[in-house]
Amino acid sequence: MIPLYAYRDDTCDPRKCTVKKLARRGLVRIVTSIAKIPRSTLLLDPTAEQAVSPADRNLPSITALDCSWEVLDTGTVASWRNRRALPFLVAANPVNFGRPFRLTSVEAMAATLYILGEKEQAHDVLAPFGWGLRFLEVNADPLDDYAQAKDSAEVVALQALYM
Ligand SMILES: C[S@@+](CC[C@H](N)C(=O)[O-])C[C@H]1O[C@@H](n2cnc3c(N)ncnc32)[C@H](O)[C@@H]1O
Repeated sequence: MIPLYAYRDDTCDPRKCTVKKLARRGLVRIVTSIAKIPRSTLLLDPTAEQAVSPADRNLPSITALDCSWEVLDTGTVASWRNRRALPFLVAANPVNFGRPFRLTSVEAMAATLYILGEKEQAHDVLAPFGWGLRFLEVNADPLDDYAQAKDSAEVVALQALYM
């Protein structure tokens, strides 16, 4: 099991916030200041140059930046060394259903867990959401391909099959 963290700045709608629901179940630990994000974590940053890949299995935790998309400023975490973007996957949440790359925090964490080989934990974090397990169904083929890749370069090459 890989520890999960989320940085929350309270800019997203608390009624729709996926991280708050996970935190209530003890599945994610919330940090409220950038300085408290673990320095060695796999930081989920959609603007990162490297993609999540099985080569990241040695990283000790996963952290999402749980802010509103409108205010997300990844410049504030530019000095974190393990920033990673997810490859092509489509959202299954009701707000952005079918939209590629723009995932909720729980979808992003579940996809990362799956690619790192933690399939059961990916299932467990999505299970509390009515639409959650649909994310694994609609992305089954790319997720399985990415989980068998060697590194970021191979993941990036594979995503071309789905775009
Ligand atoms: C911008 S927040 C929006 C949170 C949303 N309101 C919720 O309740 O889940 C989503 C976060 O998930 C992660 N994420 C989403 N899509 C991603 C992608 N394509 N690559 C990397 N991280 C991603 C990032 O940490 C991003 O900041």
